[in-house]
This record gives sequence, structure tokens and C-alpha cells, in this order.
Amino acid sequence: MADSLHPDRPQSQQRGPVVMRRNQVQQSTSEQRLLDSRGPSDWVHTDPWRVLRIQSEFIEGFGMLAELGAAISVFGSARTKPDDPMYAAAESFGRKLVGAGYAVITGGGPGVMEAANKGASEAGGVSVGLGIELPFENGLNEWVDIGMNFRYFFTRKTMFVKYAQGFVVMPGGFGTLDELFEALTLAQTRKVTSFPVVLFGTSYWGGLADWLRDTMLADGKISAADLDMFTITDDVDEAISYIVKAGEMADAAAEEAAAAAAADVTDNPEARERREQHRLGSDGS
Ligand SMILES: C/C(=C\CNc1ncnc2c1ncn2[C@@H]1O[C@H](COP(=O)(O)O)[C@@H](O)[C@H]1O)CO
Repeated sequence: MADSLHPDRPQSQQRGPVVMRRNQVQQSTSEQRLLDSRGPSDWVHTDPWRVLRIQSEFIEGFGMLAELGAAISVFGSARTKPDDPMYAAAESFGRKLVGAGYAVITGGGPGVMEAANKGASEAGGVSVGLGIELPFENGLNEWVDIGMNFRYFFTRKTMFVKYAQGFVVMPGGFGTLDELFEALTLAQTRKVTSFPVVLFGTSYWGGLADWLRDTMLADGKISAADLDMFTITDDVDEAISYIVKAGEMADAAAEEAAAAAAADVTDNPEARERREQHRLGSDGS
């Protein structure tokens, strides 16, 4: 029913469980208020808004990759040219990783990334590119079959680790070292279950490995076991066997843990409950 002063205004209005009557009845709809005005725009440059954008990158990335299956991330220089032997090696990695049943994830850029995507795509596998918006960048390489451009390096790095069961690291610069040492730090601090890391190219990586042993280890900054977190090779097939074997060992360990947990349920439900709580952490994550 309408009132006499405002014949068009309904006397009563319901918004979900909220009831509004007489002069509390709103004249505009939520959609009108959303669509009819822009209002000030300075909030798009504030951290709370950035948090939402970051969240949306996680949502899109997780959504894109949730059903990916087993995958290996291949890292390496954006500057490697197609006539460089490392380009051919990365292409071979892409092809052979697909042959071994893996999807191939790269940074989606040029150089080694493009080569690995090319090998994977041409072999009929899943070729993933996780690109990064850069001030001078030209987008995902043409061999990326599933891709996304990230605004933030850190959300993108989460995807590399979350959706890959191993890392192949080809010769590269700062970006490659950043990705390598992120992986090693996560494994060293047991923030992730350790996974195979292959450094490809003995002459390129040998000097770094020597320095890690002769300086970092000698000076007590890392442990001897930390040097076992990666292997160095010049042989693509050897690298892939190493990755496959590590995957088989991880599967066997997971099966063993599942069997032990199942036995716990039967033999001692309380111990199982305690173990499960410990596994989830105090915040249930
Ligand atoms: C430098 C040039 C292009 C940069 N384009 C990139 N696109 C996607 N990902 C990139 C790019 N540059 C670096 N990355 C990431 O770091 C690693 C390579 O960095 P590096 O410093 O070249 O070693 C790589 O794995 C990417 O994840 C000009 O063509």
C-alpha cells in the first residue's frame, strides 16, 4: 500500500530478514546505488583494496590449477635465445616430462620458459604459464595452453610450489635464483614436504654448489643435509628419472602414513585423534 504524501512509495519493504516500513522504506535499490554512482575512487589505491585483489589472484590461480594433476615447474632465464643449447634442453624437458606423465608449469615468459612450454605443448601435454605483469613485459609466450598473468610475484610463487611436485632449474639470473632459493628455504624450514630440485647444467651451477659447500656450509650457515636438497646434472633423462623416483618415494611414504593412520583408528582412536590434531595444527589449517 502507498502513503498519501508519496503515492509511489510502498508502505513496507523487506530486505532479507530486515523489514522497513513508512519513511524507512528505501527509494533506491542496492543495484541502483551500485550502478548509478561512482563516488570517490581513492580507495582503489589503499591496502584493503589491494588485499582483495591479492585474494582474487589466489582464487583465480587455485581455480585454474585445482585439477591439474602431477606437474613439474621449470625455471630459467627469460633471456635464453632459441639458438642456445639450453633452449633445446628446456624444450626436451618439456617433451619428456609430458612423456613421464607430468604437466609442465613455467613463468610463461620468453627464453627457457617458452622452450619448456613449447616442448610440453608439442608433445600434447598440459603446458601451463604463470606470467607476471612487468613494466616492460609482452605477455605469455605462444606455447602456453593454460595461463594466467599475475600482478604479484608472491601469489604466483605460491602456485609454483603448490601445484608442482618438483622443480627443474635451468641456468638463469636473479629471477631463477629467487625461485630456487624460495624452494630450498621452504624445504629446509620444513614449511613444505621436501620435493626434488634439479639444477640443470654442471658448468653453470657448479660454482654456486662449490660456494654453498666451501663457504656457506664451512661457515656453519647451513647443514650438510641441506646440500642434499638438490642434485646437479647435464642429462635430461637422468633428471627426469630422479624426479620420477622421488615421486614414487613420496607416494610410498604417503601410502605408509595412510596405512599407519588406518591402523591407529582400529587400535587406538585417541592416539589417532591426537596425531590428526597435531597434523592440522592448532588453528586447524
Ligand atoms: C627479462 C625479459 C623478460 C621478462 N619476462 C618474464 N616473464 C615471466 N617470468 C619472468 C620474466 N622474467 C623473469 N621471470 C621469472 O624469473 C625467472 C627468470 O628470471 P631471470 O632473471 O631471467 O633468471 C623465470 O623462471 C620466471 O618465473 C626480457 O625478455
